[in-house]
Amino acid sequence: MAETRPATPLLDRVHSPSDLKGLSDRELHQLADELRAETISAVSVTGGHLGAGLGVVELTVALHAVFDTPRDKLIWDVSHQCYPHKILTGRRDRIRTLRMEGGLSGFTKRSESPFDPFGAAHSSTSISAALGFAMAADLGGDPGDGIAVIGDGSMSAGMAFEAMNNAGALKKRLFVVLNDNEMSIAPPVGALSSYLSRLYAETPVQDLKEVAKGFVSLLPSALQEGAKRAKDMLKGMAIGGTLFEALGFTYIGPIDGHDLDQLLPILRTLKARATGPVLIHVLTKKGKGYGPAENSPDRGHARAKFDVITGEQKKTPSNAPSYTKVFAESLIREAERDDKIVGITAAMPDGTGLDLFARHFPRRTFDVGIAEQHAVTFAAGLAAGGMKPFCALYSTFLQRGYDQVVHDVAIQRLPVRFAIDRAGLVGADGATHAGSFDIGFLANLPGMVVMAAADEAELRHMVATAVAHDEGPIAFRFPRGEGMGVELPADGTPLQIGKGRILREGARVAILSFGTRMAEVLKAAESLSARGLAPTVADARFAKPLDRDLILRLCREHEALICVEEGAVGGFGSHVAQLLADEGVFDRGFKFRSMVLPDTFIDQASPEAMYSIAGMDAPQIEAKVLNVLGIASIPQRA
Ligand SMILES: Cc1ncc(C[n+]2csc(CCOP(=O)(O)OP(=O)(O)O)c2C)c(N)n1
Ligand SMILES: CC(=O)[C@@H](O)[C@H](O)COP(=O)(O)O
Ligand SMILES: [Mg+2]
Repeated sequence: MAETRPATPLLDRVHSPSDLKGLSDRELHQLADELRAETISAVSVTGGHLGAGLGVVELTVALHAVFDTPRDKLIWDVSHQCYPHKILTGRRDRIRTLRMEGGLSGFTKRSESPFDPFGAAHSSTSISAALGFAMAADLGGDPGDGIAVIGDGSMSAGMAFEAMNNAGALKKRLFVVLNDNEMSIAPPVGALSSYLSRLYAETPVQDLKEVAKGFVSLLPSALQEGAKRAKDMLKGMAIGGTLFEALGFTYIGPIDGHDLDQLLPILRTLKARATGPVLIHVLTKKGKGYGPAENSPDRGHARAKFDVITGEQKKTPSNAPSYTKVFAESLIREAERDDKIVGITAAMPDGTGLDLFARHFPRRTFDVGIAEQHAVTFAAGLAAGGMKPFCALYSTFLQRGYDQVVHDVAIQRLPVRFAIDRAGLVGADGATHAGSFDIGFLANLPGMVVMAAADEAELRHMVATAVAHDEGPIAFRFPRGEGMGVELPADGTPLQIGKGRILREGARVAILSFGTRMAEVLKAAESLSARGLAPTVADARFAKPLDRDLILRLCREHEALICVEEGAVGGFGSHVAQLLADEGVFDRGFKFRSMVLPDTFIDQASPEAMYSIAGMDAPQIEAKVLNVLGIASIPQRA
């Protein structure tokens, strides 16, 4: 069905936030309605993060109408809610390319627009960055205010509190808008969430007269009526926020974040008057104004392309279960036999499959909120206490917990099991979410076992291997998306630690794959075999410890060895190269190549396109085989 574009007469006149300055408050209301309709329409054709953006439409209009962006630095935390902001900041003409190859990023990005002063996609960085901008302005750098917009889920992470602690001490003018929609991706968890709920459920704890005092006279006469309303409201509203005040912030709120009649005068007042750090607590609804989003359990957090009228998503049917599901089901089976197994997620129960685990074992599932560092050390504590913790994290978010992996897990040789989802290139989320580095940053740790599944059956065995491995930490990685459709064993069988396997015996060249590039390796091998050059194909299974016997045998029996992995340089291939160097294999002129992700951040595209860009699809593996053997080309056999 062809997309029907909403009528947006006012939005059509807005090409930059400066165009908002000439609009009346009444027109800003209309603009917000049109912006919401345009956001829904755009995401219906691109897919992407819908609910968060719909929840901040009025806030986006108000912030751009009141502040002087891009001079003032508006920083969206995570930035999955930035689509309305992109529409207002000169990118409307490309909004229907969101998250596509060559199109707009789904997140804020410095290289995309001066209105994106700071890139984001991982949570809870906005207050630190805004404070940095504020201090830079104070020290003679770029002038302008620092404004962070951060969600209630992201506010619970340690970094947000580290930043507030610092901001409160520096006492510089800084605006933090806490966008409280009582949602993370899943319903929010933790004591901070309960605290925020109490803030607007309980009686006022402090009066805002000081903030309200005198601000009417500061505003241009045309705005004074709205300002008077805000003053009355400020005096009467429930206010509190002792936690934020203890951290040195002036707390304003809670405010209805969909009511421009409140937002505009309060922001105008604060812009005119604030001298130190201010926290503006706004209440919003994720998915606001679009029924199918508002009424769905995740409030429309992320959507495939959809029909605007019905909200029905246009998903391509899957042929195989996702790796995530196979992981979750494998862990459930293991946990039925072993009551020491527990699962930990950092605010991603659905994404990691731990929502399924939780249905079977609610007391053995822990959603710790957006707190990857804590998740790792919490798992270390559980392991030290005799449990078998499976810390299920996306590769990219595990980066947050690296010191904890080293200091709390590896050095103490604690048997924490890391289930690393979204390993390798992930597609539409782009470079910020690529799981490129975990092989490198885990395999260099003494005592760490690092596995990668070649297919979903292997993943099942690796879960069993991790359950059985009590001697120290162990990690297994698997990608986003569906498996290869191979037959799944009912139960996993523990693998022998540090042992790979040969899948195809061939000659001259051996390809040693680590992870799910195996499918492309096998395609390349098939094609080469059809032309009379059958390579040996082996599955390394382990990057740490390496299967030395297998690797050295492959070197003895072939002219060349090619390693393939879905990770950056410094990972599996580098460890193999180190082994070959140490063993003197290169001294006798042995040919070796390592196919890794290129030394660049790859922008969003489909995962297949990203791997082609990375030079890691079947034709490029084939070409590498010919190249290493010094063969220009071989014809197809008749
Ligand atoms: C460090 C990190 N961990 C996990 C995520 C995945 N993630 C993206 S958005 C989100 C929920 C954020 O909730 P909130 O800040 O309240 O924003 P909302 O979606 O409700 O607007 C999570 C967990 C992330 N982006 N960064
Ligand atoms: C913004 C964010 O970090 C998440 O919403 C992420 O986009 C989820 O990715 P998956 O779709 O792979 O679960
Ligand atoms: Mg939220």
